Amino acid sequence: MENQNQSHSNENDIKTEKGNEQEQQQLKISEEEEEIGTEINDGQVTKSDVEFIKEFLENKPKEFIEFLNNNNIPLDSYNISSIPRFIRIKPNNNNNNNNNGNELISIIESEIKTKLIPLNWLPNFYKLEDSSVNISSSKSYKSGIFYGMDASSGAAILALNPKPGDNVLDICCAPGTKLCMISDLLEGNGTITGVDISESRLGTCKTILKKYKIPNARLFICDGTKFNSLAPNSSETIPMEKVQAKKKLKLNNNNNITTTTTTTTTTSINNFKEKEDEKEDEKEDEKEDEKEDEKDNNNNNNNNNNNNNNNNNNNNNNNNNNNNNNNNNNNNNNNNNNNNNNNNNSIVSDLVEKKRKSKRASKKKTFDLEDLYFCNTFFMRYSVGGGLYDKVIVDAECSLDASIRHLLKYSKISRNLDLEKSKQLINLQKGLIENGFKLLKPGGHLVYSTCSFSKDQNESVVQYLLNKYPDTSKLIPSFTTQNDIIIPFSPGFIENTFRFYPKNGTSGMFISKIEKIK
Ligand SMILES: C[S@@+](CC[C@H](N)C(=O)[O-])C[C@H]1O[C@@H](n2cnc3c(N)ncnc32)[C@H](O)[C@@H]1O
Repeated sequence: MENQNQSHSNENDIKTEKGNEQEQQQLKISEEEEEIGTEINDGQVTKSDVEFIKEFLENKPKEFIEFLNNNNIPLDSYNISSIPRFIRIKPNNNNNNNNNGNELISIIESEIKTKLIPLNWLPNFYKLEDSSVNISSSKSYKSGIFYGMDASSGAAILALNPKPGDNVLDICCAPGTKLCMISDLLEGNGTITGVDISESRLGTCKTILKKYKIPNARLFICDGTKFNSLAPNSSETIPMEKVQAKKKLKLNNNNNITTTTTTTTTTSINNFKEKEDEKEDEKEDEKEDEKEDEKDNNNNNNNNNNNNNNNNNNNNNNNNNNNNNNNNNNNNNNNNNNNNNNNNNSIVSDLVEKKRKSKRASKKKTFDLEDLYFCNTFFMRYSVGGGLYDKVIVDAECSLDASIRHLLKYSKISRNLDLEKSKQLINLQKGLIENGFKLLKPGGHLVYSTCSFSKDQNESVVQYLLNKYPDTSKLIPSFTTQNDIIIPFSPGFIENTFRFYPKNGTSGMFISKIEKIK
C-alpha cells in the first residue's frame, strides 16, 4: 500500500502556475502540504487511483473500520463505483443562458476531451464525464477560466451564501479554493480575509489569488484560534497601483508550523521572525523619521528665523532709541533667543521621539499574533478596524477521513485516526469555531465545515458552541431547497447539520450554518 501511495503522490504532482523561478521556489509545496492541497492539483484520476480505492474499500484497514464504528459512520458511506471529479467555471466567463456560455462549454470540452455535465443544484459546477482527463494543460485552465473543485466544497460556499458588499472571513483558508469561489460571489464588491497557519499553503493561496485576479483579498498567517483583526474598513482602501502590501515571514527555527495542536501552533506563531521585513521596515521607519526630522527642523529654523527677525527689528528700534544700550540689549536678546531655541528644539525632539515610539509600538501590537502575509489589490498595508465580519467560514483542519482524494493517500491520513490525535483536532476545532463566532457580526452567519465524518469533530464541535453561547447562537438550515432541485446531502446527527457522502456522488463533507442572534 505504501508503494501505491508513493505512486499516487508522484502522479498528483502539483501543477500550479509557472511563475518566475523565485516565485516557484517560494510556492513550492512540501509533500505534507501537497497531500492536503489536492484541490489545486490537476486532480486527474489515474487507473491506479481507481484500483487503489476499489481495493481499499473492499478490504478496509482495521483501524479505519474501528474509526467508522467509533464515530457511527455507516460503512456504506463510501460505496462508489467511480471517483468523481468536478470543475467550476468562473461566472464572469460563463453566461450559461446564452450562446456564449454554451460556446465556452464546447471549447472547454474540446480542450479537455470530455463532456461537462452541469450540476443543477450548484451553479457553474460541472462533473467531468471522464475523470481521467488532464485539465491543467488546457488553455482555458491556464488562463484561469475554470478550476478543479469538488462539489461538496462548493456546497459549503453555497451554504455561506456570500453577497456583494459582505466582509467575509475565511479561517483555515489555504490552499484557497473556497476563497476563490467566495470572491466570485462577492462580484468585486466586498472583502475577503483569509487566515491560515501554514506559510507554504498560504503560498499556494497567494498564487491562486493572483491567477484568478481575486480583488479585495488579504491573507494573514496566523493561528485561527487567536486571529483578531477586524474586517477592513472600505474608507481605508487605496488604489491598487499604490499598494505594496506584501509581507514575507521567516521561521527562525525548524518548527513544523503545520502541527495542528493548539499549544504548538501558538508557540510556532510566536516563533515567526520577520527578519527581512523587520529590517526593511526599520529602514523605512528610519527614512520616514529622517524626513519628519528634516521637516521639523525646517519648521524650527523658520520659527527661529522669524524670532530672530522680530528680535532684529526690536533691536533696530532700540538702536534708534538708545545707542549706548544697544550692545547689551543685543547680547541679552541673542542669549534669550538661543535659550528659547534650545528649549524649543528639545521639546520638539521629545515630541518626535514620543511619536516614533508610539508608531513602533502600534506596529508591534498589530503583529504580535498575526501577520499580513499578502494583500491582493486594495488594502492599505496593515489596515485594520472596519468592524466584525458579515460572514465567516471555518473550514477546519480535520482528520480528512471523508475525502476520497485523501483516502487515496490513506497511509498518511491513518495517523489522524487515533484517539490522541482526534482529541488534539477537536480542541483545535473548538478554538477555531469559537474565535470565528466572536469575529462574526450579530445577524451574521458562520459556516463550519470539515471533510471528516467524525461526530466528535462535527456535530459535537457545533454543539459546544451552541452550549457556550445559548443566547446568541442558533443552527439554521444550510440550504434552501427549491422544487425539483435535489441537493445530494444526508442529514447529520443533529437537526440542521448536513453530510455529503461519497455514495451520493461527491467527496465527503460535513456542513453546518450558525446564525449569531442580534
Ligand atoms: C481543510 S484545509 C482548508 C481548505 C481550504 N478552506 C480550501 O478550501 O482550500 C484546513 C486548513 O487549516 C489550516 N490550519 C490548521 N491549523 C490551523 C490553525 N490553528 N489556524 C489556522 N489555520 C489552521 C491548515 O493549514 C489547512 O490549510
